[in-house]
Amino acid sequence: MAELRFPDGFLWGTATASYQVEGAVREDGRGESIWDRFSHTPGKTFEGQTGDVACDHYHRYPEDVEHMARMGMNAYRFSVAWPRIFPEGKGPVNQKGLDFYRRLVDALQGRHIQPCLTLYHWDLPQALQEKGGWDNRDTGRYFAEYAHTLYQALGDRVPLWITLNEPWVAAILGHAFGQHAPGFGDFPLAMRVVHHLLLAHGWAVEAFRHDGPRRAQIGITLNLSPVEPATGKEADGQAADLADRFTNRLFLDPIFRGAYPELPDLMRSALPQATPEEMERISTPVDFLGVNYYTRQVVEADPQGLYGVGMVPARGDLTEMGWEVYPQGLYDLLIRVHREYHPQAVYVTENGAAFADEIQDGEVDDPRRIAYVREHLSRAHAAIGAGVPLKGYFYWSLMDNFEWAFGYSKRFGLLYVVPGSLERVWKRSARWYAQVAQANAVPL
Ligand SMILES: OC[C@H]1NNC[C@@H](O)[C@@H]1O
Ligand SMILES: [Ca+2]
Repeated sequence: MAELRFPDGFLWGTATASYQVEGAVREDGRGESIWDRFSHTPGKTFEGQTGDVACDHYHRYPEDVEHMARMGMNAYRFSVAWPRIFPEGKGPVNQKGLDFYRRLVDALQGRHIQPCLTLYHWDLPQALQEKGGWDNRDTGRYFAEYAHTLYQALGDRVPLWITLNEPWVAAILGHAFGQHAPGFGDFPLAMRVVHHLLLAHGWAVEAFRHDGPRRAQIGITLNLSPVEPATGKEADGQAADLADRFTNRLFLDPIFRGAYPELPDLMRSALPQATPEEMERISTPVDFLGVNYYTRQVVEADPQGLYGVGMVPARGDLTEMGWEVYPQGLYDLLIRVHREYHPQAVYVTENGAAFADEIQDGEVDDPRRIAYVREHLSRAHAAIGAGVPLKGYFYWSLMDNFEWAFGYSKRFGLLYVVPGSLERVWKRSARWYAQVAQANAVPL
């Protein structure tokens, strides 16, 4: 039977994030996060849904790890909730919070599943937000201390560390568009947050280099998407170039080249004046790049659009998020990042799709998700063949969970989570993905 074999040692995993799956928001000394505050603010999330209970992963993690083991996973990407470790963002460590992640890592190791730990997946302690949040550079210093605390506590048992998840989303959706916590609509603020998040990343990497775990590796996860012009018109090409600078290169260039890309004056002037020393910190070398890929962007010149850029509505095969299913974009993106930024290693730290999954007689048949993953894995395989040092793939997500402002209305999981009981039910895609992981090959 035809199949695409992946390199020996390739990581097959799934990804989650603390606020989206854990619940137990008041348990064992956890402090409030900006997402607790945001989701409890009327009108911010679908039907006012919150992460108060979520998937109750805080208590059900042994069962969830068991599901991963049965799926033949050899890796699992999760995030640590900063407010569990430092309820006020800094100060005395909350040992009970740390103990939860020690238990989780122990359970993973017990089943030979490599932990991939994300330090920040958007749940900033509310106490720090009250001191300015990411608009205050001190927050980045506290982040580096938080990171250092985790290096000490878990460093010898966690091989892969990620500083930030999708800093573009945290900065822009959270501070310019207001769709995410903390919910500001202030573009200059958002650009200051871009710079302060990058500084936080650099400081955390330096702390890792100074006295972090020796054998482990550290990187950052960026949401990246190829940007294509709607037509061959010069104006559309310029719009695509600008959109690429504002979404992809805004982070890729500082991290891998030590300098921001050229930006339009208004955008550029909103960025703090970065000193060469700061750009050195930001571009402290990383061991790998995490790529979160979902879809491509198609743009056109639009005088009404932000900076004259208009997003062309996606057409064709769409997911429940309205995102175009476009597997070729994963290949194009991996090749571009490899050729232009030369990361030592790359992981697809998120790729997945929400579809209108229905449970019937305890079964969830999700052929579109199987097709989605098969097509994207075939492009990942082609990228490896073209020389991209791709070392692993984490499907988003292990299970249906809190999809931010969409609440629980969007199901990305390989495991269906039954509302109320929170019972996990394998979708057909879970069984398909298990075969891929166990064979280290994609059947065609
Ligand atoms: O929208 C799906 C995912 N995208 N990346 C960040 C995750 O937190 C989201 O659930
Ligand atoms: Ca440098």
